[in-house]
Amino acid sequence: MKVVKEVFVCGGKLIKLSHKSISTKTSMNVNVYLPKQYYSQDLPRKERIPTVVFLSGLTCTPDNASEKAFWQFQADKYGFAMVFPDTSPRGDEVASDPEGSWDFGHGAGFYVNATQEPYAQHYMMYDYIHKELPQTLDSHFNKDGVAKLDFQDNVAITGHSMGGFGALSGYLRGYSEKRYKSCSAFAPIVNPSKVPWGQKAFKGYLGDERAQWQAYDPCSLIKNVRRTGDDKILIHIGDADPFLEEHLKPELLLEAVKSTSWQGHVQVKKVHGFDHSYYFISTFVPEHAEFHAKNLGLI
Ligand SMILES: CCCC(=O)Oc1ccc([N+](=O)[O-])cc1
Repeated sequence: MKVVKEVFVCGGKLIKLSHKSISTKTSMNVNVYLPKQYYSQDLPRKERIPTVVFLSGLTCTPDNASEKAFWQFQADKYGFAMVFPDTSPRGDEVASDPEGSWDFGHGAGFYVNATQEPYAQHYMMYDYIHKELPQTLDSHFNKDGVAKLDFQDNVAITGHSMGGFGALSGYLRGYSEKRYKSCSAFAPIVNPSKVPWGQKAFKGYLGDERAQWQAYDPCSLIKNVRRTGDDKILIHIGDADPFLEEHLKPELLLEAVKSTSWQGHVQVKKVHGFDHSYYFISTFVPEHAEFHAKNLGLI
């Protein structure tokens, strides 16, 4: 891992990194915010700082959320680190949308492992996000026997739009092994198999076989995952979001959880007047931060 830049922000630092990924066979960029507690002498030696992973939406790089979501204030308030990964592999050697559209290919990896060529060469975003990246960050930051940051055990996941889908999908797929302690989403695509952008991505990355799609689709996964403990999922969505009716359809998730162990434990908060932008995300980040801080045992 190479540190590209360190930026002072709030009481901590945003570390911009790049590294060679085994999963994507490309160089990947990732931003990590280390909160003020990381730099404090008072941190009890045995307690590691938990992390919240934010998966961004279509077209985004690690910088969009780092600059516009205002997570850093909340990370300092509760004492968690933030991880902002990229949304796809990139580079001249990485196939993208044949028509050059922004909803597939570069910046639109949909956080799945592609099985279809030419995408299967590089678009292994599920393995990258949920397996390789946490291990790589752990090795980089927790050197010399001093483990101050927890990238693998006490971790929450959230995301926006395509990234909200990625968060829900990763949380539910890893649920039996308690991969993530907490999950939330901002304007997520909840049922990609049923909406145009999801269908385009799944067809391109996973092929025509619908059974492969179900293995990533939150509305299918949640029916087969038995909820335990006090787990809840928190979702915000703006009623002025231009993608609401065609691509997001949060009512499909509420329909899917009916008569399951999740009924009443998936909270979809439709908020008046908000659109799909980072103005919307940053407004509700404090509520999501508090939700994750509780689930990570910070409050
Ligand atoms: C259904 C929407 C899929 C998606 O990820 O859309 C996005 C559109 C715009 C942005 N953005 O401007 O950051 C992000 C996601």
